[in-house]
Amino acid sequence: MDYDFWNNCWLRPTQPFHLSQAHHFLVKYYQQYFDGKDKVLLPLCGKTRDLLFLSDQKIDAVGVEFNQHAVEEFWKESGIRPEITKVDNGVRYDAAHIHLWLSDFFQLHKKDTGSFQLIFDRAAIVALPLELRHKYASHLESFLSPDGQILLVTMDYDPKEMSGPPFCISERDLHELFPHAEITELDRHSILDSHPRWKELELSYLNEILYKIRLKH
Ligand SMILES: C[S@@+](CC[C@H](N)C(=O)[O-])C[C@H]1O[C@@H](n2cnc3c(N)ncnc32)[C@H](O)[C@@H]1O
Repeated sequence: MDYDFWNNCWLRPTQPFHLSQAHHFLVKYYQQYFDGKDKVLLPLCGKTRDLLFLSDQKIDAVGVEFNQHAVEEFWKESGIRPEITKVDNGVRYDAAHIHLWLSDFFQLHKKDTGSFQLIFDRAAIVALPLELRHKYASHLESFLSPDGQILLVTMDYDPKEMSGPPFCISERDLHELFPHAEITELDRHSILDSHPRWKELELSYLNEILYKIRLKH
């Protein structure tokens, strides 16, 4: 696990992946996929405002992030004072509808969080190197309830222009990572204008693609 990479990333004043509002796909697809769910898992969540968006809708947002600075910034910026509990695999921060685990995602299990009808992976799988992605995909699946699904956002750019993270993950890669799943592309949009970093790299294109992943039983 590349702790140093992420620790250095969180020492910088801004992070290219962090958005100042809830993610476009979460807002756009909220009614169709999120509305009515009791809780949603957000793995590798950084300090995403998606946690606040979901909690505002009275959905329990369960985030997992291993960088302490990111977790502390989340609470500082949100102005919420959580209850803090030391647990075997890290520290859990609880507020009304937000449960944020300061933990390595691979150390957290369904017995800790319960299962989920919905997982929202945004900038999570694309943050992981190839050698961890199979382990991550099966770990993610282990949190799903039998009727559950994953909404997963990948990145698409010309790999000659950037090496990642974020890594490029194709639909074909997703079929290899989730061999027992039905995978449907729902949407895509360009994020070239979302952060000066992408402009600096002079990328010709940079898209986020939203997939729905359902396990076949
Ligand atoms: C690209 S960022 C995305 C953050 C968030 N999903 C968002 O949309 O803003 C990836 C995050 O994963 C965290 N991370 C990487 N590996 C992790 C692991 N094994 N367990 C928990 N967090 C991890 C990093 O510290 C970083 O904050």
